[in-house]
Amino acid sequence: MAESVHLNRRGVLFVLSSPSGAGKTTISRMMLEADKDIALSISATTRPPRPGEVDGVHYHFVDTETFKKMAADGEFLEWAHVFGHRYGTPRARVDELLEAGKDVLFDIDWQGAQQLYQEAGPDVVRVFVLPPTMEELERRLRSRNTDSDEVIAARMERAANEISHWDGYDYVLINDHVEGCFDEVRAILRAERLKRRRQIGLIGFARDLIRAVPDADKKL
Ligand SMILES: Nc1nc2c(ncn2[C@@H]2O[C@H](COP(=O)(O)OP(=O)(O)O)[C@@H](O)[C@H]2O)c(=O)[nH]1
Ligand SMILES: Nc1ncnc2c1ncn2[C@@H]1O[C@H](COP(=O)(O)OP(=O)(O)O)[C@@H](O)[C@H]1O
Repeated sequence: MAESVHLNRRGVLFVLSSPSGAGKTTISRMMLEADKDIALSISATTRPPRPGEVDGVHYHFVDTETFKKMAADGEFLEWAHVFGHRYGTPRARVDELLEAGKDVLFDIDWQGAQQLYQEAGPDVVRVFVLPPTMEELERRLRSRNTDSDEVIAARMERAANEISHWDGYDYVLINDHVEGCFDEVRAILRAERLKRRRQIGLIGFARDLIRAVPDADKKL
């Protein structure tokens, strides 16, 4: 039997953004569960943890001074102000994951998506998740039971702004039924992994196939 062929490939930097409550955390968790070749970039944030959130798993929860120092020391690939708090992507983990041959999943806002794209252009895939309606978005924010009325009102206000950046993304999905949306996200990742430019050694591989046919290259 012929040996199976394996080409290495460049890692995908897979960004999921959405207005708060549209479902990106839910989809991210499903994705990480289903696919061992992608791992989460764990952001640092100055916002306090929600019930059930674990330091170092969902976020690195840091105080403002620590965050500022990390930013000044160049530890972030990107960072931004969101809802009155600072959020940033530590560079070291992303480098480590890529080095280990993993794809990296980013749950970051449009500002982060933009900065990451400026840093790593062709390696970045940007997916934006929309809610089916604004009423449903508010219902989901309430059903999460984690935020006060005031915080929910602020998130709804910001949602309109976040949505206005939809056209800065490569793919835009509507999270009506979560399973359907999750399938679409997986299909995007699967196809992006197969992109020609990510396959390392493809040029040599194709050349060797052609050369294996005597005199074939003379006729091309
Ligand atoms: N730019 C940037 N945005 C982030 C980062 N981490 C989280 N965010 C975004 O900050 C926003 C608020 O996140 P969070 O407080 O967890 O609430 P959520 O909207 O319910 O997920 C979301 O839009 C996240 O995608 C980061 O490292 N950089
Ligand atoms: N397609 C969906 N239908 C109904 N509820 C959903 C759907 N997707 C997510 N949810 C629920 O909506 C709430 C907000 O989702 P979450 O993933 O935390 O959003 P985000 O990370 O975008 O703020 C959660 O309670 C989640 O279980």
